Amino acid sequence: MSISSGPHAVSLADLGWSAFFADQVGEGETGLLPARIATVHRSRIGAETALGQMRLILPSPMKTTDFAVGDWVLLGVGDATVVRRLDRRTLLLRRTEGARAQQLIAANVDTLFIVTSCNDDFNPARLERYLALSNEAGTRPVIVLTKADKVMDAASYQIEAAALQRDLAVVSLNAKSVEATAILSPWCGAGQTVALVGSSGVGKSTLLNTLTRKSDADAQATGGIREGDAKGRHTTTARSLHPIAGGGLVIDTPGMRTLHVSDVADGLDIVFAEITELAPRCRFRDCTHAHEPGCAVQFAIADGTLDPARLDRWRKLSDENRDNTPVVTGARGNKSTRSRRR
Ligand SMILES: Nc1nc2c(ncn2[C@@H]2O[C@H](COP(=O)(O)OP(=O)(O)OP(=O)(O)O)[C@@H](O)[C@H]2O)c(=O)[nH]1
Ligand SMILES: [Zn+2]
Repeated sequence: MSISSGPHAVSLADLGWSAFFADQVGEGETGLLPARIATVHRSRIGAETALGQMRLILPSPMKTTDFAVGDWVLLGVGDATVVRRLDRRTLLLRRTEGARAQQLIAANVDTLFIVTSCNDDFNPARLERYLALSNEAGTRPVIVLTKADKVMDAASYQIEAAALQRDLAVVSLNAKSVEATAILSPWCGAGQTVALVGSSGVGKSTLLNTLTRKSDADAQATGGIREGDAKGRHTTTARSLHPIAGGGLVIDTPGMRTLHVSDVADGLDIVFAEITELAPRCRFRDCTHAHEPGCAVQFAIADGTLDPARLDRWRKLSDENRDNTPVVTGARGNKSTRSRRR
């Protein structure tokens, strides 16, 4: 699948280019070609440019693992060699089980579609993990409830999801229906980048097919080899960038079985704002909201304004985050938190 059907078929703006990136291009760099990374494999990287798709060349010591799908890079004059990567506006990171390093999920994503189904997959504690990840990355989270066509009470899932974070957008849909595209259109459109995350089987691939408006025949073909990509979509563990039929770009990510949190303290504060905001009213500044006298959080539990299950989940996630977060945090890329409250 190609974004461009010929030279100059897409503009940089269509690919998500904006002043944030343009401002980083130095005077001596105006001849360089901006490219947006569309696929990252162990040994090769593919990108979309205003001139079409390209396979990039990484000069040493650059490694494929230094790049995330969605990254912007500048290419050398007249060739596909990466000169440098531009600073990221947002960066989605995840910690893998047992691994110390954080894995890059996607860069420069505007909106994160956190996909879950109106069935047993629906799990508030897991959604809160994804919300913390999204807040920390600087992306706007939207909870997407799939398989709404299979239940009578999609609205009850929607209400429960909306309570997980203040002002949280929640939609329910049938991922197989074309109406899904219209329901998600507020976050799609020219220059917008969205990413799909969620457990295996919740309908991410189905939603991707619907958003990119693949015909049934095309969708079937993704089990095999894709043109210029040599990668079967459903068998992939990699991520890739695809054009949305009505404008914008979507990044799919493989199903995540477990999502560990680390280094997401700010992100958690946003998810659990109703708890975070009470803390300054506790008698003790270092109150753990567990057993201390004069605890504003425990008062809120007692008078029914705070859900005790939320407090339990907050505690579990905060503890996990603290245990996983190195005490001395060095530079971690150039993630910006600028856009966090957009
Ligand atoms: N009825 C209905 N079925 C759906 C919906 N979304 C997904 N499905 C079905 O659920 C199954 C799993 O969907 P996938 O799109 O493969 O799930 P996935 O999230 O991509 O899973 P991985 O590729 O393993 O990450 C498929 O049989 C879909 O047809 C929906 O909204 N309604
Ligand atoms: Zn307290």
